Amino acid sequence: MPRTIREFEAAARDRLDPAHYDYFAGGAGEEITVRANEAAFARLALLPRVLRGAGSPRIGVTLLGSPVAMPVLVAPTAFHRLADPEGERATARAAAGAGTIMIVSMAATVAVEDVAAAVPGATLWFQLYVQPDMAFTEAIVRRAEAAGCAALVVTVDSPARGRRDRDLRNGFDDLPEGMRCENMRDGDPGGPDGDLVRPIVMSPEISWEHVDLLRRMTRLPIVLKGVTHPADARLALDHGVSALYVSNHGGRQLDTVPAAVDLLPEIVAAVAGAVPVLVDGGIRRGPDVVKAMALGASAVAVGRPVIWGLAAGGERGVARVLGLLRDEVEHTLTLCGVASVHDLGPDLVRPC
Ligand SMILES: Cc1cc2nc3c(=O)[nH]c(=O)nc-3n(C[C@H](O)[C@H](O)[C@H](O)COP(=O)(O)O)c2cc1C
Ligand SMILES: O=C(O)C(=O)c1ccccc1
Repeated sequence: MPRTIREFEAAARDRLDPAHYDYFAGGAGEEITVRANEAAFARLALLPRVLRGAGSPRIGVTLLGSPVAMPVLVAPTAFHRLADPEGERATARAAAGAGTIMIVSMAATVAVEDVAAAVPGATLWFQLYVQPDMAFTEAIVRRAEAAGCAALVVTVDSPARGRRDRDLRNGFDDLPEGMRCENMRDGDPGGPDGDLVRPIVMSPEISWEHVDLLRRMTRLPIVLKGVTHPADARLALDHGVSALYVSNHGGRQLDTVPAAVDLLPEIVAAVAGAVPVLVDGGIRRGPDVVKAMALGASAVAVGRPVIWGLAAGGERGVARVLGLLRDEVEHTLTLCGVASVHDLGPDLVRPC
């Protein structure tokens, strides 16, 4: 079994179809933002405190009313069956076993109802791309509600699909035979094309009005994913979102967006404690989690590390990836002299 996320990536690369590896690993354009996400963590130093008698660190947090055993969530990622035949079911079981939340992608290859059925009692959130057909969008929201999802994560960094050179070069633009985006079924077996699977539409027409529509449509808390500009963070608060999720989509949308962790301080300042702030992008080690939380994140999420675990070892692989991160977060806090993730502050972090 690999012992680091880097080793998991190497193992996953060995197992995956090269075009699928490129799809998972790659990003937009020159992949400047993909690299920046990890590099930014390396440019932040941790400044430990000593003799604090902190004992064993506590790393549990509560997010939107749900307790989580570790402050590392599973970011929404598409197409898990490309990595493992059990697909999103395997990921969900591992996340539930680790006591954390899986954010199920709208582009999942297992239907959200089937993911939920695989992990009774676990907390799932559902990620949504608002579709121009609001009746269809509402149907998806109702499915997520009925499946028991506890929050709606609305991704807003994708008014168009990112241009990913690796995918263009490999000609990767669709799932292989036998795999579908199961959350995109039309639900009308008697329709002209049977139970049609709709394509996911990225629409530049989506605006704050759609956020307002969603707020009226559902009682689920809304998490806005993909906010990078502090002005948008303030607007999001005006529009009643329950949490902000700072993300550049792992560098897969607009290339040359700043590293996710470098965006945090301004967004955290703009939000001023009104709602929790989540972040993802480039988190590979315990110290990365601690740095993000010291800079004001309530929790973080990981995308590719989960895919590498899934491709390398299925459910057990994902469990191991999450377990590695949990152990490293605890160890890092111990060495920082910090008793609880709630005690972290920006004084622990320095540029280097
Ligand atoms: C293969 C892949 C598929 C993704 N699919 C989605 C998706 O369906 N919806 C979404 O909001 N974000 C999606 N993302 C972005 C992730 O949620 C997350 O922002 C990103 O992976 C974080 O960066 P990391 O991979 O460095 O942890 C995807 C990312 C990857 C790598
Ligand atoms: O690949 C992605 O990053 C992604 O967000 C996505 C969106 C729609 C369908 C498949 C993947």
